[in-house]
Amino acid sequence: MFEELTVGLGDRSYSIRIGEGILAEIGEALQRVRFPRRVAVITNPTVEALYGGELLRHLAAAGYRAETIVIPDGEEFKTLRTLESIYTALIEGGFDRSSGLIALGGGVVGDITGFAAATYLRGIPFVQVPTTLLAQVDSSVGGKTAVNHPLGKNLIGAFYQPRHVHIDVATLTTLPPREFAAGMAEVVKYGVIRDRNFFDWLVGARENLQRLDRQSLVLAVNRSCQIKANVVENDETESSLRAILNYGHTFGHAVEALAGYGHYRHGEAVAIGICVAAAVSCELGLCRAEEVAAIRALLVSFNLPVVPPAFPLEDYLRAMGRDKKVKEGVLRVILNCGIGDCQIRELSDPEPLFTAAIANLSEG
Ligand SMILES: NC(=O)c1ccc[n+]([C@@H]2O[C@H](COP(=O)([O-])OP(=O)(O)OC[C@H]3O[C@@H](n4cnc5c(N)ncnc54)[C@H](O)[C@@H]3O)[C@@H](O)[C@H]2O)c1
Ligand SMILES: O=C(O)C(=O)C[C@@H](O)[C@H](O)[C@H](O)COP(=O)(O)O
Ligand SMILES: [Zn+2]
Repeated sequence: MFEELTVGLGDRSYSIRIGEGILAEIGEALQRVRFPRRVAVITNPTVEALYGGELLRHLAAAGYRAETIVIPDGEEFKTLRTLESIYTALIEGGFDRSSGLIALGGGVVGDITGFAAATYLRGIPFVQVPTTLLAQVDSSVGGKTAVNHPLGKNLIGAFYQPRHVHIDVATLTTLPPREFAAGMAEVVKYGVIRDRNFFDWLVGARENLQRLDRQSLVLAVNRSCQIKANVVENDETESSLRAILNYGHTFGHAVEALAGYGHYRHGEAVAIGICVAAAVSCELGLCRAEEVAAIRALLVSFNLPVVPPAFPLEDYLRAMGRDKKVKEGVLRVILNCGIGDCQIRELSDPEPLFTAAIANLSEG
């Protein structure tokens, strides 16, 4: 049994299949999209040890000739250097334009594999098999692919959609609690920007989600993917609406870059960024203090950090100045209007707003 969604993008439309124990169905899913028979599975040592063998068996049983390329585990390896090592393995392995890539792992593997697929031989097809909560609810969908630059997150990348997204929530049983929490930050994001009922449901479903209740997990992943798919269908390349998916990320990416990639999990930095965005929204009268408190409480209930690390404000402002949403030097941020709605706002004078927001959050 599985749920299936479609990301409708014309001739680049693709399905997202969500279920428990559906890794065994990967062969059939690939056949349906006429995926090439020669496949490179990109993964890392942690995920390879857990699911690599099983995936290769299912692929072989369905007639796919698959080899594995293992890259190091960690955000600090989401780099041009790792990307080059993937190209080298593909060239040495004789992968040609009639080959495809499968990303097996979390968002790091997914983002770098997607970018490798977008650029190798000017583009070969790829499929996402996400194994972290964060990748299942967010990074595997929508076609943002990238690597980091020492000066900023995801600064080198491309929009390039997968042919299929295959989500087996059973893989979450091996996920460390810290990684599960990180994924919940992006789930909370969807509630705050787009769906008040979903936000309220999350408040009540916390215990079920944390004990990995199958029904609750599928519902949370499904609703998150629905919201993301809908936004992406309406603005694939972030000319406007898609920027709302970046709620909490302007400050969150600055936290990741300043602390050094890998220190905070991406989702942890986003949780802090969401609190800062909510506090700025409150400063501007877009939401009430009780709503900021409710957002913060939900993130805390999932064991996420909510206090910005104490870097100088100038450092935060410089890092945020490199955000991809900056236009003609002006910072653009996503602010929540209450809970369940949001807007994109230019901030010509961000300093006092962020000073007040950080001070409020640091006080608790
Ligand atoms: N493209 C997008 O739209 C998008 C969206 C959100 C985040 N991202 C990116 O995703 C990345 C974060 O992804 P992430 O949080 O998945 O981190 P990650 O890819 O580093 O994975 C987290 C850890 O979990 C391990 N792991 C993966 N699956 C596992 C499993 N089933 N059991 C046990 N361990 C497992 C990994 O080896 C890793 O150590 C960031 O680089 C972020 O920028 C991209
Ligand atoms: O899909 C999107 O659009 C997002 O913004 C989703 C974010 O959760 C994700 O972290 C994304 O990689 C950030 O994009 P960036 O353009 O700010 O690098
Ligand atoms: Zn994110």
